[in-house]
Amino acid sequence: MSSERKPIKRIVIAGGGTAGWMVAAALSKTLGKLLDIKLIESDEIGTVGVGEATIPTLLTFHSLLEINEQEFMAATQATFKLGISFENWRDRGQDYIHSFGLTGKDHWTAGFQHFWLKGRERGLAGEYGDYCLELKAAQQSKFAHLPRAGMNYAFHLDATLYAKYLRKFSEGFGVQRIEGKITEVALAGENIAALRLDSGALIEGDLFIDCTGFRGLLIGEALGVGYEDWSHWLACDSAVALQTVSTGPALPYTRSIAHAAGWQWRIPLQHRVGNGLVYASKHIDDEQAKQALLANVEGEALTQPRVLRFQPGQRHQTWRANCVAIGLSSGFLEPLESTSIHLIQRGITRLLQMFPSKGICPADIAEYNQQSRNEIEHIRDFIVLHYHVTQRQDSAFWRHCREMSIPASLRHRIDLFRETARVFRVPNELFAENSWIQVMLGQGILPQQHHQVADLMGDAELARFLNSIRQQVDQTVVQLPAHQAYVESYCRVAG
Ligand SMILES: Cc1cc2nc3c(=O)[nH]c(=O)nc-3n(C[C@H](O)[C@H](O)[C@H](O)COP(=O)(O)OP(=O)(O)OC[C@H]3O[C@@H](n4cnc5c(N)ncnc54)[C@H](O)[C@@H]3O)c2cc1C
Repeated sequence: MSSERKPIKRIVIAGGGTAGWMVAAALSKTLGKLLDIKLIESDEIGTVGVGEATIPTLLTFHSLLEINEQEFMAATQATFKLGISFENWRDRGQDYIHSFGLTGKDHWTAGFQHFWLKGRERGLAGEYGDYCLELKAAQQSKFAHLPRAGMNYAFHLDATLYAKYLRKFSEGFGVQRIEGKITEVALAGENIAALRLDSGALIEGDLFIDCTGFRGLLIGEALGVGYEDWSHWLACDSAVALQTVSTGPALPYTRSIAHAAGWQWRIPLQHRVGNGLVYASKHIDDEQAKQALLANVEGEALTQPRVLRFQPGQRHQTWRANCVAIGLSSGFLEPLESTSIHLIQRGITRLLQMFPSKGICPADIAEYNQQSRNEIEHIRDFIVLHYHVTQRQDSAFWRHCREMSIPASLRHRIDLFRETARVFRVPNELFAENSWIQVMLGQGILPQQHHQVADLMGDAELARFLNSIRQQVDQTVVQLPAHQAYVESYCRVAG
């Protein structure tokens, strides 16, 4: 191990997709003065070219990088996103929105859902979503920035333009981009010593970041770190993607529409719409998937349908020796809750917090890997929830999802909510209580009881409490501008 304890000065990032350029941007902005950072990418290989829906944590990343939001949105043709509309997931013809907002007001002993359940029982409450600003704004296609971060939001963005934007940003902080295909990974003991390019050039480094996408050229192929397969919980392993022209104002939310053997996404950008069908190849073939997508897009196609294959799961280790895998090389669940870019961002933050300036130590590696594992397993459970808790029985795919065994950690959460309406968030978990509640209610779980503290309120008091929240939401939403108009005035792309 002593050979590993050498100061880290030369960073080589392999791959220039969203992951590679996000790593380059964050490292160069924070530690650029101390490091020599090179990024190798191959125009010939290209990027995965999808990954256009984000979650609110991206705002934190941009604020750390001091990125100007208007400039970023104009450069990436971005729109605002307030949540995801899940259509036909619980059953055909039934929809709900998982919004980024908070719903109602909690009491310290019991979350708002307990008061809402009591109100529902007494005929005093509306829909659960009526008490959430972001959800109501999404339904009415409205948006504005509100004082004191009063509206939680994320973005829909063009992934190719985002990488381009971050490239310019990173080069401004001294990152050196090298065009070329990596043909060989040269090892020195258990470490990576250098990457050989097709030009013959040898790029040496102290720390290598594997951002080469699904292939995991460094972490998987060179260092032999295996992959844990989660396809027994996540049956979808393929997607077909297609871009279309916009046919109307951009919605401030992603649409996720369940199909017989998967689901379809619809991501509205300023200049076009991103569409795709995520499916289980065991249940439909590529041609059927393409036809199902083409039959369900609005607007003229701008590209040919493109099939992508993936394996849901994660690397056994995301940091091994002097190589850290970030992005698709480290694992991929599936796009349902738009969590991949978030996981890239978390990998970067963790690396910066544990940056091995004075040399790599095994304790850092172990801590990094444990944190990565906890994080992705939590997100995995949340995604599996959407598939498993469904009333759909109309296809072999949905019957499989209903009947499959699920992780024990998820089983516990579902049982706890079903029996007691309680949800607890463990520190550092991505999805907070309100996300779990919105999805569990949306998928059709109605808790059997509520906390007694809600019974202490008489009908009149409870009605006043619920109505005051709803009125506040309605009064705010009515004053918001249309999302499309807001985007046009805030960050319209010139020309
Ligand atoms: C169908 C689908 C939908 C998705 N939707 C979302 C979403 O809505 N939201 C979200 O957050 N995420 C989404 N993702 C995930 C998201 O696309 C990725 O997390 C993100 O694009 C990062 O990819 P990457 O940079 O790791 O890999 P890639 O984009 O594949 O980039 C790999 C890079 O490595 C380079 N490279 C590879 N091999 C070599 C070599 N030999 N030599 C030199 N360079 C090489 C390539 O040229 C490229 O620059 C989706 C993924 C899929 C498959």
